[in-house]
Order: sequence, then structure tokens, then C-alpha cells
Amino acid sequence: MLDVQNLNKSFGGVQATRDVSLNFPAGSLTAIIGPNGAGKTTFFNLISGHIRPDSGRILFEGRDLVGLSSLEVVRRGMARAFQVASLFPSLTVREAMTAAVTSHQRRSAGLFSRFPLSGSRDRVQELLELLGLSAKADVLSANLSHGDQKLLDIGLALAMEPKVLLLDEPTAGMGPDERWRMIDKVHRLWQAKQLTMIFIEHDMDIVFKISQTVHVLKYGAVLAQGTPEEIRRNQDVIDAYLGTDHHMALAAEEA
Ligand SMILES: Nc1ncnc2c1ncn2[C@@H]1O[C@H](COP(=O)(O)OP(=O)(O)OP(=O)(O)O)[C@@H](O)[C@H]1O
Repeated sequence: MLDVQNLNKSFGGVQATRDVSLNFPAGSLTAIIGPNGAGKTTFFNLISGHIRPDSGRILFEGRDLVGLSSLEVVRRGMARAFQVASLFPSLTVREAMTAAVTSHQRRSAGLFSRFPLSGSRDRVQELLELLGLSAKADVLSANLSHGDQKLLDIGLALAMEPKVLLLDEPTAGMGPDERWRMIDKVHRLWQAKQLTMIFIEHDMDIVFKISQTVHVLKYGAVLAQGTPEEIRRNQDVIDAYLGTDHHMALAAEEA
């Protein structure tokens, strides 16, 4: 589905991505982890078309995405949940979702399509239910909790009907309970929509609990790849996290 080959990206003297080759099979749920500055966000920026690699290929369903705009990457079927819900404070949850769903439908149908856009209301309702936001459909986006704003961000990305969904730290800034509620929803969403999902996450308990595969970056390069069990016991990975804020070493000891 998504096959990244020998990706490189430098910013001045900093090589943020070093010969990264990673494969993401259709329907997989993969965590990208690594210490601060490892190149996780840069990797997302590269594959989503926000920045262009210096070299390498990003094969999505067999076609290279390198050089395409981020909008074109979304059109091909790879969407990223951005912190955008807060940009529409005066829209309710339903209004924001409706705007996203209808704009996607219009784009898919052709800009000048004269056909009426059918089914957008059902689609919005389906997404609201999937995300557990139905009860808050009439709440202004500005008045949502941090967790619900993140869910709305995910909903706005899902409105693009992606095959691959990229989530950048879906649980950032949340307390322990809210974190687990959030990740439970993300996990159910992945199961229900049969998406290929890739998420960056700092919380190792969450990474080990829900991902099928974990890719570890360090200094821009792939340090390790494997199942949560393999990664948890990988000495290079444990060493990479020692002396950092993350509790990778602790999580390994607890296993
Ligand atoms: N636009 C940019 N200009 C210059 N340097 C950059 C830019 N974007 C990233 N970098 C550098 O590239 C390296 C990787 O950064 P990146 O944000 O991708 O890491 P990260 O793993 O996402 O970190 P964190 O966990 O702290 O979010 C860092 O050294 C960073 O300073």
C-alpha cells in the first residue's frame, strides 16, 4: 500500500531523514516512535507532501508521490489529522463536519458538477457516531474539550475518505484517563474503517498496547522495526531512550 524507499531530507546541516525505507501494508496499524528530534514529524511532512525529499521514493499503491502537493496527496487517499478544529470556533461540530464532507464530495464529483450532493448528511452522521461526537454535534468547536477537538480533527481528515490516515500524537496534552479513551476510539475507528493507520506517539504504554508494528527512528534513521514485543526487548531501542523523558526503559522492565 505505502512503500517508502531511501528517503532523505536535510535542513541546512541537519539531516532530519537518513535513507529511511519503511513499508506499511494495507490495513496495518503502525506506530512511529523515537526520541525528540528523531525525525518523526519530518517523516510525516515528507509522506504527506508538505515538504519535498532531497531523494527517495514514496510509493503509494505503486505510484510515486514525490513532487505532488499535499492536496494531491490527500486526493490520492492519504490524509493527516491536523489541529484545525480550533480554526473554526464559530462552527458547531456538525457544521464543521458538513463543510468538510461536502467540500470533499464536490472535489470528487468535479468542481462544476451540477448534480446535487446526496448523502452528505448521512455521511456526517456516520462519522459523528463513529467518533462518539453525536451528542456534541451542536456544540461550538471552540467549546469542545481538548480531546473532543482532537476527535473533530480526526473527523475532518476522515471526511476526505482516506485509505491511509496519519495521526501526529493523538493523545498529546491529555490526562491518563482521557488518553485511554482517545486511543480506544482511534483503535475502534481503525477496525471499523479498515484503514491503514500510522501514528506518532510518545506514550509507550499506548504504543505497545495497540500497534501491530513499531518503527523506531533515531537521528533521522531507522533504528529498529518490529512487533511491540520485539521492540520492547530491543537493546538498541532501550539504550536510545535511556536518559530521556520517555519511560521506554521502564516499560521494557515492566514487560
Ligand atoms: N523546517 C526545519 N528547518 C530546520 N530544521 C528542521 C526543520 N524541521 C525539522 N528540523 C530538524 O530536523 C530534526 C528532526 O525534527 P523532527 O521535528 O522531525 O523530529 P521529531 O522526532 O518529530 O521530534 P519531536 O519528538 O521533538 O517532535 C531536528 O533536529 C529538527 O530541529
